[in-house]
Amino acid sequence: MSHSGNPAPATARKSENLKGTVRIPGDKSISHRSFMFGGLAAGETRITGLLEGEDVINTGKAMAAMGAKIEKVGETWIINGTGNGALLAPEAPLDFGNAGTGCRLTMGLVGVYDFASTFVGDASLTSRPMGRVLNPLREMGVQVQSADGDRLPVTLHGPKTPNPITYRVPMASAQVKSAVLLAGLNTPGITTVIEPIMTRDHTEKMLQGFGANLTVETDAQGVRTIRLEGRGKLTGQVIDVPGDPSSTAFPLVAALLVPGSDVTIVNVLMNPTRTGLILTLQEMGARIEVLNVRNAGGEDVADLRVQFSELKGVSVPADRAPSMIDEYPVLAVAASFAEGKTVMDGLEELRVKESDRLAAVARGLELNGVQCEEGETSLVVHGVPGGKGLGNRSDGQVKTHLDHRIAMSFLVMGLASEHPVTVDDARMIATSFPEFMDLMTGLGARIG
Ligand SMILES: O=C(O)C1=C[C@@H](OP(=O)(O)O)[C@@H](O)[C@H](O)C1
Ligand SMILES: C=C(OP(=O)(O)O)C(=O)O
Repeated sequence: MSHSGNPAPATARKSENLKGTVRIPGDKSISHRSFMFGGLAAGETRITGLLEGEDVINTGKAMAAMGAKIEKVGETWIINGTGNGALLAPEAPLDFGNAGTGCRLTMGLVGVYDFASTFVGDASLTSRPMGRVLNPLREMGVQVQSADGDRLPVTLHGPKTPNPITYRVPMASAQVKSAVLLAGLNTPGITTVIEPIMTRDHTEKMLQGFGANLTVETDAQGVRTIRLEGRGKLTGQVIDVPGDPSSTAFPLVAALLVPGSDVTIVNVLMNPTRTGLILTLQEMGARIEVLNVRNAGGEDVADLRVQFSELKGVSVPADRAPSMIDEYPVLAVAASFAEGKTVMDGLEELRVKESDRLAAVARGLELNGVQCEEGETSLVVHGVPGGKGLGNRSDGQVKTHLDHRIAMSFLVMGLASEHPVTVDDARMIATSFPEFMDLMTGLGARIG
């Protein structure tokens, strides 16, 4: 799939005190899984607060193509699922657009079925490695056809009876963990996933909520063993999706950087596997008050009050990476305004996101006058408090490489730097945060 129309550049300019209270759209990870598990479970699933970004809508279309009935009535998405083990063969290739999560999790979900399913996506998704999911599926007996280097397009055909496997996830990836567990749903016996480094646990928690027999054991070293009994019954649920902490990062960092700002962000998911950015910013001296902490549908949520803050550079421990993996681009922007240097380590997974985020961030920082050092798996950013001289006087544009988080991060940068910041293409923002422009301008941000 290609994105319609021409690239749409956008520019952000130095802004004054951002003010207001905003509600962030639903969490992308939980929204994908709500469509998938709702589409698979027997009976009705009702979802409110779903993120209606392009990535999630593509997952909904894929589930509909495999037999789920999905409709929106008022503010509620109502799904009638097929029942576990009863997905239908999709008649056409499943197009996941820009979404790694949608594509990789669905490969697990349907790849083990005894029929063919084909997976395609945009230029960004087509360049991303799929072997990390295809290899465990091969062990389960799935026939795989893929392009060079295990890239899309991919066609999968499951065996008559898949083998339950024990799989140790070789990199910190919730997508790989989840793909194996979802394949286990239609596999007789116990599928076991060993996760040496904990990543977001939405698949485990939500599958338990839908009635799967799934257990998690954590040993003294923190290694998690997840066991799932295949071919059990899943039953439709009522889900209220909390606000996305990864989207929250953009207005949050903007409020920290723009002098005089005072912004409250309500209903933010505070699952500890997702809060590494907040912790890191607090260590840098950010004034972030976590208010009204509550539990909703088995997840912690809170409201965040964020005020302009003078930040100091820190060293971010490598083992924190999984809990803030999508937030490094915007952390690098925050670090550009901090006193001293910020050191980020353990960033190997950033190289295989919608773009090579480590390179994209380093080039964008350089273009806008920030000194940085890009290592193989690390980034060092030398900050300029007050943003003096930062931004771009000429008409240089940050290359976003079809990556929504690169686009939003550099637009945030332009709100606090002396000169404007322009990104070459803002269209991808609609994949994860379609309300971004309106929400930011509503707080007083000068973006256009
Ligand atoms: O499971 C998920 O919902 C996600 C897992 C992460 O990817 P990896 O598993 O590739 O780290 C993250 O970057 C992505 O935005 C969402
Ligand atoms: C990495 C991301 O998503 P995905 O892997 O689903 O494309 C992201 O949203 O930052």
